[in-house]
Parts: sequence; C-alpha cells; structure tokens
Amino acid sequence: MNNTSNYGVLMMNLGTPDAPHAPEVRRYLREFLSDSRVVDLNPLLWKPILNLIILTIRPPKVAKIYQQVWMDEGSPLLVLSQRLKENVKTALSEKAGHTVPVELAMTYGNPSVEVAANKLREQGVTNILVVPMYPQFSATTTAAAYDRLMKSLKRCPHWPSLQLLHDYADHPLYIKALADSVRAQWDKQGERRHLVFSFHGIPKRYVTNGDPYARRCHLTSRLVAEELELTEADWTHVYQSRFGREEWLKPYADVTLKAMPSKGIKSINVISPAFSIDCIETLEEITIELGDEFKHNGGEAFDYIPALNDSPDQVALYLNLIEQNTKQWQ
Ligand SMILES: C=CC1=C(C)c2cc3[nH]c(cc4nc(cc5[nH]c(cc1n2)c(C)c5CCC(=O)O)C(CCC(=O)O)=C4C)c(C)c3C=C
Ligand SMILES: [Fe+2]
Ligand SMILES: [Fe+2]
Repeated sequence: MNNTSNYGVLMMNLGTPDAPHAPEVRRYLREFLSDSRVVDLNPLLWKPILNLIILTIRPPKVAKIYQQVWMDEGSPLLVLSQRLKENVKTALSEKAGHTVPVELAMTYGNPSVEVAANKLREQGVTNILVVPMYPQFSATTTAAAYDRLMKSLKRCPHWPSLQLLHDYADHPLYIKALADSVRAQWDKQGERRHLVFSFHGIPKRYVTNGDPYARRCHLTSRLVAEELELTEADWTHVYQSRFGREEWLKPYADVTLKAMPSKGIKSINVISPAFSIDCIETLEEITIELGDEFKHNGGEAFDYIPALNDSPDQVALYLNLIEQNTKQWQ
C-alpha cells in the first residue's frame, strides 16, 4: 500500500431509532417500512395500513423493548457498529502506515449516508469501497443500502469511484470466527449443546422471486456445522423476526424451539449469523423472548452466543474483505 492511495471505506448498517421513545421509534419505522425493498406491497394498500395501524400501535410497544437493551451511549446497533468501525479504521491505518478514512452510515436514520459520504470527501477520498454489514445478501437489506447510497448521489456532480461489496456468507474468516465463538461458549459452559442457527427471516415470496438470501444463509450454517464437525442431529437452521400476515421463510424459530424439549433437546445454544452486530432482534427477541418460550416448554438450558460485534476476529475479517476489494486502488 502506498501513501498516495485515496480510497476510503463506507460501512453500512440498517439503522436504529435515535432514542428509545415512541416518537423516535415511529420516525425510524416510518422510514424503514416505507422502503419498497422491505415491504413491496402496492403503496395504495400499504400506506394506510402503515400509517393508521402499524405506526399507531407498534412504536410505544417497540420503544419499551428498546429501553430494555439501550446502552449508556445509545442503541446497541449504533454503538457496537461504531466501535467496530473505529477498530477497523485503526487496524487498517496501522497496516497502511497512514490514516485510511472509514465511516459508518445507516440506510435508515443516523448517521445518514450524506453525512458519512461528505466526511469521506473532506478527507480527500475519491474511491469508496462500500461494505454492507450483512453477511448474507438480501435485496431487503444489501440492495436497500445500495439504493440509499445512489439516492444520496443523485444530485452529486463529483461522483466517487465505487466498489460495492456483495456479501461474505462463505468467507473462510467469517466461518472460522463463528465456529470459534461457538467453541468459546462451549468451553465456558463446560459442555457442547445442540446448536440453533437463527436467521432474521424475510417473506418466502421474496425468495421465490429470486432473492438469494435463504441460499446464502443455508451455506453459512452448513459451513459452520462442517467446521465444528457437527452431525445433522447436532444442529438446526431456523428463521426469526416474522412480521405481518404472509408466509415468511420456514422453519419458524418460535415454533421449532417450542417443540424441541418434547423431542429430547432440552439444552441449546443459539447463534444468529445474519447479524454482524447485536441489536434489538438478538438481545431481546432471541435472548429474552425465544429463551423464555423454550424454557416454558420444558427447555432447561438456553444461551445465546453473541454476534461478532467489535471482536478482533470480526476486525480481521473486515480488514481482509477491505484489502481484497481495494487492490485496484493501491
Ligand atoms: C417488514 C419487513 C422486514 C424485513 C423484510 C426485514 C429484513 C431484515 N432485517 C434485518 C436486520 C434487522 N432488522 C431489525 C429490526 C426490524 N426489522 C423489521 C422488519 C423487517 N426486516 C422491523 C419492523 C424491525 C424493527 C423492530 C420491530 O419493530 O420489530 C434490526 C434491528 C434494528 C435495531 O435498532 O436494533 C436489524 C439489524 C435483516 C438482516 C433482514 C433480512 C435479511
Ligand atoms: Fe429486520
Ligand atoms: Fe423482531
């Protein structure tokens, strides 16, 4: 790497409310759920449902959930994404021998793509690698991040050169990092347990229409299971976070976990590889909701294995992804 390289990195994650209160949650959900990549229903049908029902009922309920997991510095998704971004920037700059600009942007809410892209430009960046923080590509997340970036450049006269990272569902460092996090949990517990891979779901119809997400999720589960030398009986692949009435990807996490104790599986670990960063979905929906449901149905031991977050393994993975995808600029 030389000192004249003028590339920078834009890490993108989903976004989260600015505060754990109903007005901020409503603002966030309005922006998120108005994106046709996320909910593709006819706007004439969807807008009244969204405005009159969902944005009335959901924000106060969801705000209470955010309050349960909120950190001193803010929403876990934002705080932990920022920590990862800082660690990646430090590691990348140390290796390069000069500062490599790295910024974080959210598809919905703050920090906005405009603010992050301006910061990169102010640091002299003309070539940007965009790193969506989603290990498995989905049009609902990765493509939505790209859409948001393109929208921010709509009136920009001085376009940067762009490289868009697709996903890293089968990257060897990602698979090894996940497997090592399972091994660390087993060492801590003093026992190996049945391993549940729980992924954020999407409507089944999106996959039928060509979204590669389910295929990419299955690949991740299979490779981690292989790395851990698990037999078919040792692990289960499920989808959580169902929203709305239509069919989502199956098997559903809640249905599957409730039935496990009666089939003799009473001790489990849950890992959620679609989340690079812990958030409301892992810290509350999995750890609290699913954990309680499992135990109320005869489960005895339930422990969630944290996301890779800002761990050294995740930093090494992102460093490798960045180095592999910026070779043309060095
Ligand atoms: C309504 C449809 C939704 C689709 C499709 C969807 C896909 C999807 N989402 C993530 C990652 C995250 N989702 C998060 C929260 C969240 N997701 C939805 C809905 C859909 N997601 C809602 C309504 C919410 C908000 C919470 C709620 O009201 O229940 C989060 C956490 C955000 C946080 O602040 O902590 C993440 C991360 C993926 C990876 C994905 C498809 C691949
Ligand atoms: Fe989601
Ligand atoms: Fe959820």
